[in-house]
Amino acid sequence: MLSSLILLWIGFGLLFFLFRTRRPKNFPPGPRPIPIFGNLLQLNLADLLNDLRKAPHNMPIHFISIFRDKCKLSERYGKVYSIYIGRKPAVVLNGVQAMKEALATQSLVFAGRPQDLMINHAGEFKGVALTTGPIWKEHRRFALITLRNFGLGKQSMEERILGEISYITSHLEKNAGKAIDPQILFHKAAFNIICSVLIGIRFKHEDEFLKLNIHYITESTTILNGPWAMIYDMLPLLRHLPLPFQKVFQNSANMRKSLGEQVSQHKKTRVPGEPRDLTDCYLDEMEKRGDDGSSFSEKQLIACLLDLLFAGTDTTSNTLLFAFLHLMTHPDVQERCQKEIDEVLGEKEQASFEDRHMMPYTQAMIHEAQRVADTVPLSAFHATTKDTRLMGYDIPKGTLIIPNLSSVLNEESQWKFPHDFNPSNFLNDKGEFVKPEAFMPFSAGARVCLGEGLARMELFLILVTLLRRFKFVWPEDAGVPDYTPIFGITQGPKPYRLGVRLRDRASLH
Ligand code: HEM
Repeated sequence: MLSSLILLWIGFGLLFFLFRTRRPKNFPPGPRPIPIFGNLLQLNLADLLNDLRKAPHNMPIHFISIFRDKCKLSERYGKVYSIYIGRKPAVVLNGVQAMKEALATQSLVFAGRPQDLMINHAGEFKGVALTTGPIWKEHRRFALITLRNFGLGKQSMEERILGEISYITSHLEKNAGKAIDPQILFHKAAFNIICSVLIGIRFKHEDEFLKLNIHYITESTTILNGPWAMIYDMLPLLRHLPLPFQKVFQNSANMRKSLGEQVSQHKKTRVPGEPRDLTDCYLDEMEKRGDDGSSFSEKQLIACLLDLLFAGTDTTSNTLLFAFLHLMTHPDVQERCQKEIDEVLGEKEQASFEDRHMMPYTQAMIHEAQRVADTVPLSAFHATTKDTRLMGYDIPKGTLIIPNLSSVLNEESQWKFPHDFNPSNFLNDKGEFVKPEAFMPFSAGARVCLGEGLARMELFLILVTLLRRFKFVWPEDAGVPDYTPIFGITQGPKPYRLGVRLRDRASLH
């Protein structure tokens, strides 16, 4: 009996020895990892129990919450520290200085992407958001130029956004005096705007295709945040089993199929040189390049469309959801924006993006909403493209990098009111709009959000148009507002109801 126990202990000891993880020399410090799991269990335990206790039964336990700096690791180990995800070392960047030194000063060195996570497999190593090297560079450049040039097309980006806003407005008008669920409304609007830019189509809000695709996006994001993705990443042997993570692959395949049909349709109806949308632009570009060995292909086009749909839906709509939550519960801020909007727009029928320059307070409110929304708290994970040095530490090529954007948006030394919703964070003494360098909701450097321009235009036009027409009130029976986000790759507020009132017409002019 004793000898079997001793043998068992020796066995365990050997296993620990074989699977132990050691930080490379002069690597950023961090908590001691345990074999196989790394730091996942240590870091996650408090959150996991908390989540289990608090979350409704259908809410996933978010994998991503592991990395939130609840354990105050940056206080113990500094602004650049490391943790182990299983056997994989990852460097976490905290605060504006580390973020700038890595993502801006060494932009291309920190612009890689990890290549062996579930999200990469779901993306089939194509598209723009998860690729690296020439494929990424060529497609990022193409997408940036095309999105920028939409102002020159037949229907400008602004017209597309204003078109979609008219549907939100009419929905709110029908529901004036009531409290509605804004969640799906903003998701549909954001999805439609991006669809109109990519494939020239807007869907009716009742359309089954629209609903199904939003379901695919939210379900996949939830699984990618959850414990199943963690299991997929840590235990490759299980990857082919029929476990819940297979849903992500099915959803992507379904979306790829319907986007493929859209591309075929475009090929039949397009007039070369007269693009209606990004898909037409891509097909023109493919024709122009011919067989020059570039990475442009139909499969790549579909992957890019998928990336842009995923990246452009949840992010914008979750930011809007946070903005309206804060506007309802800060009526003074709402009224001050409305006063400014009324004065600047006067008799003008519609707002235009140019008007922002005359609306410092509203601009400050929108930026503050983005700051507190903290929509993509840990950005997308990066990887180093060569051996490098950061703040005195050596970081080898291929290291997983986690930019903790949340730490910058809430950094106490950078903001006048780091813990409140207060537009003064973006106003100087003269009441002018200023953007502090710690404003990084779109990340920074070579990988900075590709849709930043579109997102900023959407946020401005939607918020200004709706604030001009409606007053938003916190429903009397809604209890105390809860600003705690639901963690995720993109995070949003807990479900709430939006009280809608038509503004007094006399105050409109
Ligand atoms: C408020 C809305 C948005 C926020 C807060 C946001 C934020 C971000 C962040 C933090 C990243 C990761 C950057 C990095 O890797 O460091 C990102 C990447 C990206 N975003 Fe956005 N985003 C928003 C809207 C959009 C929209 C509307 C689009 C679509 C046009 C879009 C397309 C992308 C793409 C394609 C990438 C990957 C870029 C690359 O890897 O080179 N985003 N975004």
